[in-house]
Amino acid sequence: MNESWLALMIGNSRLHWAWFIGNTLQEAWDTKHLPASAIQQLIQYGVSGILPDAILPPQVVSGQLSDTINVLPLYLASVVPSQTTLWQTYPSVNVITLAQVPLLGLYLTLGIDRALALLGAGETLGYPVLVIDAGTALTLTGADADCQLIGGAILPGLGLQLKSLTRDTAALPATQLPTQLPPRWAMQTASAIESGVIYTVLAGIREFIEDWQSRFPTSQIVLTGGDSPVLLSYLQSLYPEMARHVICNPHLIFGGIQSVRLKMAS
Ligand SMILES: Nc1ncnc2c1ncn2[C@@H]1O[C@H](COP(=O)(O)OP(=O)(O)OP(=O)(O)O)[C@@H](O)[C@H]1O
Ligand SMILES: CC(C)(CO)[C@@H](O)C(=O)NCCC(=O)O
Ligand SMILES: [K+]
Repeated sequence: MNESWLALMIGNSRLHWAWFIGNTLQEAWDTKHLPASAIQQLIQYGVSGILPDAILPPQVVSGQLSDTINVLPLYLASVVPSQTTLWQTYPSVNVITLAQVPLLGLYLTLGIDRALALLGAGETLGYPVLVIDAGTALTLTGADADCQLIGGAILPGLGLQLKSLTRDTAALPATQLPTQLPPRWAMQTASAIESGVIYTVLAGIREFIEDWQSRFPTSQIVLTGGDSPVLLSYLQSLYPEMARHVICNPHLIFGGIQSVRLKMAS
């Protein structure tokens, strides 16, 4: 089991990659979604067929991975069906489905990213566990001590909330997430948007965490997804006591993919 392999999670905004040797994660990186033509060239010619940095992180462009990337086993999970289709012709692709995730009570349309992050969290930290994924969408997903899905919630992610205000109003400017918690009572448009989105999301997350902790007092709580570092820093500023119980792990989904791969091999 000491072979090289790739994990690919196709998210709504971008592709999340990891390169493993056996059970050890070597590198993890993100890229844009790739057009069909780039994927075909990759399959045929390896990275020499496309711009290497379209798919590889700078630190491995010239390494071992660049020579072999198109022949490595690829374990793929996706919440974007049109992107999944493009990878069907990759030589040794395993498309992970909900049926392969060894958790109980999963409902049919549950996102595979949520199921895999929950599995990754539970297998490394134990059950019960609550996962908060701050991606394009912000999701909360929890399981009890018997690995049974308790359920969760889906809302627009922080970035999407900012973008949708800009897109659907005439006067609201584009805004970025600030690195520090903004003032709550803002005196400028941009900071008023930041305040509204951030304090409301934080209050909501706090409510969900409190409810979860009242049901599952021993549960670990894990943050993941593109906005997890900034969200954790906001949580630490506003609710320091609660934040002490929250772990940040950007690689949860890869842990889930790894567990599914091991189960397939056994
Ligand atoms: N380099 C980056 N490119 C795009 N988004 C980024 C980047 N760095 C941080 N982000 C943040 O990540 C968020 C998207 O998260 P993520 O990449 O986890 O989403 P995703 O691709 O939809 O994945 P998932 O489906 O797992 O949520 C955006 O709201 C954005 O603020
Ligand atoms: C909620 C997202 C978009 C988060 O990436 C994804 O998990 C998804 O498409 N889920 C399907 C719906 C559900 O999980 O109930
Ligand atoms: K998403």
